[in-house]
Amino acid sequence: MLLVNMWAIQNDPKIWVDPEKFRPERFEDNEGMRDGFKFLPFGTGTRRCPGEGLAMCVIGLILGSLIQCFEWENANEEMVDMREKSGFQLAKDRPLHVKCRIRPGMAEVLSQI
Ligand code: HEM
Repeated sequence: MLLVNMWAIQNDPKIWVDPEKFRPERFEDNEGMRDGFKFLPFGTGTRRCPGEGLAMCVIGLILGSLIQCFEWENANEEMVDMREKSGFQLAKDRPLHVKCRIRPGMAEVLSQI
């Protein structure tokens, strides 16, 4: 079995400026999108994710709905720990505990769905 080290590609300082920094604006001018196979969240080639189109359509909707409908709060006093656990899948080392509360006025909207 051939495994590609995607983490190394997505964190390579030779191809990304400050790879460890959360800088979503780096994608505004499509930096790395498919170009040179630098950014590959859906894999590539014949076995690449067939759900990419669907995912790209609904991710914004889902995220927007969660932000619009609920207030989110860190359940702990400390800053969110962004350390990663090593392994086959990229998971947080410390789980994120959050409190979410429905935003005023949204209960009625959601009850109609
Ligand atoms: C954010 C959302 C998603 C991400 C990041 C993601 C990512 C991936 C990745 C990395 C692979 C492996 C590609 C490879 O081996 O090169 C994969 C495979 C696959 N994904 Fe997704 N995926 C997402 C959503 C979806 C959705 C919405 C569907 C279906 C509705 C889907 C169906 C599949 C299937 C069936 C495969 C296996 C393809 C094969 O082995 O030929 N995925 N996905």
